[in-house]
Amino acid sequence: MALITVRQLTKEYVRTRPVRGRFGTLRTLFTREKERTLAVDHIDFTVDEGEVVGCLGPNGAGKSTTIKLLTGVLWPTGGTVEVAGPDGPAVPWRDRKRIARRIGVVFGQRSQLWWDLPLIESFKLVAALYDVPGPRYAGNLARLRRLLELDPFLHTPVRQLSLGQRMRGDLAAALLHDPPVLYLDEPTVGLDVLAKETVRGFVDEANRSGRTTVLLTTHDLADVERLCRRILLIDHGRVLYDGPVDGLVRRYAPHRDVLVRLDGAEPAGDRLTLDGFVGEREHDGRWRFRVGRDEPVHRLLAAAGDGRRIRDLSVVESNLESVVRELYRDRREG
Ligand SMILES: Nc1ncnc2c1ncn2[C@@H]1O[C@H](COP(=O)(O)OP(=O)(O)OP(=O)(O)O)[C@@H](O)[C@H]1O
Repeated sequence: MALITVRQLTKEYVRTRPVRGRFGTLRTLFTREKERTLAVDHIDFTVDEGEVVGCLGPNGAGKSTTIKLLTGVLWPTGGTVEVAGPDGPAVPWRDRKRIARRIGVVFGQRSQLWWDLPLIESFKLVAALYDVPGPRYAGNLARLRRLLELDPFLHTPVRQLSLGQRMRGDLAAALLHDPPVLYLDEPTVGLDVLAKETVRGFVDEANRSGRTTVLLTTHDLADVERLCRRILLIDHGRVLYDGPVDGLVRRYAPHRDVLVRLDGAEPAGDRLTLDGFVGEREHDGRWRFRVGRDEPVHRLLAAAGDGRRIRDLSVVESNLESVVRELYRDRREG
């Protein structure tokens, strides 16, 4: 069942175009020229209960704007978002109280905690804000303390926490009121490998045992590989791809690279055609052949070994990282 429904969601930012040159700041105050950015462009998607969806896209693609619309931080220019619940669907920017009970949010770049208060005091404030009943608060806090290993810094002011500790505190604060939906905007940004793994392990646990539905944006593809079965690839404010992770690889990289090092007679140039396969010479002298997933590699190898010796061979399958790298590069060059 769809828990989150997004229909034709659109956000256009409009700001006054800054005037450059002499008295630019002053002249900007009086100019009528507007600069428009269509950050989110009529996007549609739904998220079912229990899913973990990873939102990917290059810088400026519209991911953060989408999360801000989903959480109600921003009003859209058009379209709608609904989060289902027992007392009917809630629209983030309109039904603030109901939506607050249904969602938890963590922004990796910005803490939601009170900077000067010890972590535990921030938790008490969050519980009061969300009207979490005493016994439920106690139960949830005990579970979150254990899962996120919060005890060593529970009484430390937030400003003194390391980034990894602060992130664990933010995750706990976001889930103290048991929301069915968790939005994470770059939850592992800036963390070391161990801290990243703690965050990923926790999100996985919240999803599996707590059935929390998760939508996260990230630039770290390991987050997606570890947590998400589904990807939303966003670019220029549009959804380019919505589906399983391996489906993205299959759609955008229906091939693998075969690298061979040859002994014996070789052409002088940088290209070598063997039985219809075209190879290009790498810097290290190997030949790189792109072979379709369904094409037989043995045909290439038979042709390569004809009159020469194959000294070395490796097959490089495309993975999420190589596909995403190519997609982002196309966008930059396109
Ligand atoms: N407050 C704003 N006013 C005007 N334009 C904005 C504002 N916030 C974002 N934008 C523009 O909207 C577009 C989408 O930005 P957004 O921050 O949503 O992208 P993103 O995918 O989250 O990027 P990143 O990966 O760099 O965080 C960009 O062109 C950005 O410059």
